Amino acid sequence: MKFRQKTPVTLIGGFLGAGKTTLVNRLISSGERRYGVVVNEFGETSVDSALIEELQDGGVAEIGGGCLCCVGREDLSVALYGLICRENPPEYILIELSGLADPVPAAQQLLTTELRGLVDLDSIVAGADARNLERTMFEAPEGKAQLAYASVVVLNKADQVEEETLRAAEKIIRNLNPLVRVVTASYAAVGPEEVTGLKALDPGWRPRGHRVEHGAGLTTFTLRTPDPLPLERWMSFHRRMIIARPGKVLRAKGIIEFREMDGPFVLQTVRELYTFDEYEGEHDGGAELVIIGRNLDEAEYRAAFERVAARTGPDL
Ligand SMILES: Nc1nc2c(ncn2[C@@H]2O[C@H](COP(=O)(O)OP(=O)(O)OP(=O)(O)O)[C@@H](O)[C@H]2O)c(=O)[nH]1
Repeated sequence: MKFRQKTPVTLIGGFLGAGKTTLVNRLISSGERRYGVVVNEFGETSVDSALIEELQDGGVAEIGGGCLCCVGREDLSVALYGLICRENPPEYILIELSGLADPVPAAQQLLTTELRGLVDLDSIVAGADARNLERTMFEAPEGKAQLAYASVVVLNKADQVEEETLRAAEKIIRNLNPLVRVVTASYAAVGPEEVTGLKALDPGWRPRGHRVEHGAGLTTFTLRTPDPLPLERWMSFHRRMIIARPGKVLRAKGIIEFREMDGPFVLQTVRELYTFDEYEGEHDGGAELVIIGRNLDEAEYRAAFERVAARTGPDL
């Protein structure tokens, strides 16, 4: 097969919950180009790809079960070939890295392997959560690499912080990466021209070989039940097992149906903040919840979740 021209690619990184999917959805809904998306998740991907808005026809490819910096290199090649070889291939590809991924191995692969003939790495973008940035820098080695290699940082969640916190966050970013462009945003409301089509990387640029060790004790698991959950028991589980443990549960997201309410809901929890919104996509019923954290006792979560789903039994 002959490819007429290389497809530009932007890598989108940033720590768990910083707003990467929100940014991807912004770009897609700008309708500017036919985007293809590669979604990489530390956990299973079914919830995450369900949260990517329906693309017109650029396609979504999923790489789950680990960060791109850790899973086999083949996965990225297969995902990109899959998109590029579509009948109606994307004009531009966004690679959404997992919230724990180091962007360098993915950039190296795009720049130095056979993929170089197919795609052009245009830019590395990082989302940063202004509210949690300081905490992330302190606790997570992954968070630093994501910012250090970015061409542009979208300093997101400006609506959640005072000006002073926003400026402090910008300072942290500039200390790590003095030449980076910082764009402040709420709900990743940036124009496509601010993060794509930048030709931000010098053609000869190669990231120096390095390796970010993931912080210890990272855990992810998915809790599922085929039946809708009783609302009150769920609220108690959410409060006690997720919200009350912000240092341990870094991220939770899921699609959940409740016995007492119509339609499924999307739960998004970043540390102690959470939202519930109606989910408009297709859902098989029941509940599916991805949890990512440090040193979590999976068995404890599974047992508690089973008690939520049970119609009878002791309170949580
Ligand atoms: N208040 C507020 N919430 C935001 C903003 N941007 C994103 N969110 C919310 O934060 C949560 C996480 O956003 P995502 O876009 O899923 O974050 P992510 O970086 O893709 O998350 P992971 O892939 O799990 O690492 C969602 O509930 C978003 O709606 C913002 O600027 N302000």
